[in-house]
Amino acid sequence: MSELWPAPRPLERVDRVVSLPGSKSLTNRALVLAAIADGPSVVRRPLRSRDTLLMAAALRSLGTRVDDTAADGAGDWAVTPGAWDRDADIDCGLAGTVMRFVPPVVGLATGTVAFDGDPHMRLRPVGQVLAALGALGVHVDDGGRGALPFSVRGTGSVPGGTVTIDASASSQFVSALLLAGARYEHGVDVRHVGKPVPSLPHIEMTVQMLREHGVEVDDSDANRWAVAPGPVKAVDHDIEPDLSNAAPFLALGAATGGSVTVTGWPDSTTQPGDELRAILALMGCEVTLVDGDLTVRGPERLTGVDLDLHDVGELTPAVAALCALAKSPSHLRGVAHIRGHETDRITALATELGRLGADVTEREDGLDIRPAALHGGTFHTYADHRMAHAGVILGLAVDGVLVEDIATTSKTFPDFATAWTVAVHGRTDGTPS
Ligand SMILES: O=C(O)C1=C[C@@H](OP(=O)(O)O)[C@@H](O)[C@H](O)C1
Ligand SMILES: C=C(OP(=O)(O)O)C(=O)O
Repeated sequence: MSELWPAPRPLERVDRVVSLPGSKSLTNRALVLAAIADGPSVVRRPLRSRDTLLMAAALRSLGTRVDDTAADGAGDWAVTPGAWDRDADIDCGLAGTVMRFVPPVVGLATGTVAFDGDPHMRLRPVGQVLAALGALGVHVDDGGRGALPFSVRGTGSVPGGTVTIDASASSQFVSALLLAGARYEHGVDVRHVGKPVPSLPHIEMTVQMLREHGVEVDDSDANRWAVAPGPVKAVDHDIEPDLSNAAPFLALGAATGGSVTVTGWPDSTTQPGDELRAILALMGCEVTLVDGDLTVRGPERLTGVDLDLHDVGELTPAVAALCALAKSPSHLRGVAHIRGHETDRITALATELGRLGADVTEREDGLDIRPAALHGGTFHTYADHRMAHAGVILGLAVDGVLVEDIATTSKTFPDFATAWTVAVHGRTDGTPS
């Protein structure tokens, strides 16, 4: 078993100000768009974490230059599009954005590109993207599996056109096709048929960023997105802080009756993490946003919530952990698709919250969580960064919580364990400041 990390428990009321690393979703979109743009550009304050380093490596292996602008490797990323004229091997790790966003742009390359990833990545859904690419004129060889490992053979151009997919398993299927679509000869017209598409704010993020690059997108009809063919203009991007990764830090204020301020909170954003403001207010927190400082002050005890998290599924682990600490029952629903995330998050949460004494019922599309006395123990994380966030949130209020493999948080957050210890204790050695 991987290392067990004793989750820090505050020794006194916290009152903290926290600055967070950049958004995974914005950084990886910015990298893809920069790589297919009509000139060089800069991604400012990018997230440097496993998912974004894998994206940068994937684009480099195709022939894109992604250069650090500072010698210490902590500066911006200067991206220079290159001739994509070679064969390559791409490691997707456990990054949905790499597995789904890169194959559609590989159609524009000349060469055969092989994709694989972590063992669990072979189970995450991607078949709808691969089938769509086939229909749009891209050569895909997946051995009929509809999953990793697969290869894409680019011929330098893609006809494109209209395609129908079922994107109920992941909004990333739609985003993937839209991101590449302007560079297809006829653009791309994506229609969704099936159960509702989850995580719609992430598709809005894609559409908004495409428009910033001068790409024409028609999203006026539900379940249809049409990208007109044309150049992707080179545009610099300033990456916002990752608001979904704000969840555990805001939970620190929420669950302890203290206060936490996250700096650099955007006035308006397509990031689904912005929904945390409304969720935490419903749970009884005082939430204020003043000049980019978002402050959450926790109540004496949190109130349970009845929430449809379909649009913001990636917040479920942190919200579920908070619900386990609440004084009244919660009902989290609409998130069947998160069974296809880094792990089956519904089963994983029911198992691990239950292991620490929570009263949880697993539903097909969510969780019912009722108040119960919690106790310490091991919280398994299943290589899932957001499961680790759930574990450390419980550890705020429960003695003796041991989080397995805290390093799994590196998927989207560099050195989370240090940042978390400082946030909880005010310093890294665990004694209060
Ligand atoms: O496009 C993106 O950047 C993301 C879309 C969402 O995926 P799903 O639609 O698969 O939930 C989200 O959960 C994921 O963390 C990031
Ligand atoms: C679902 C997530 O990631 P991915 O981009 O790998 O799908 C997530 O970060 O919660």
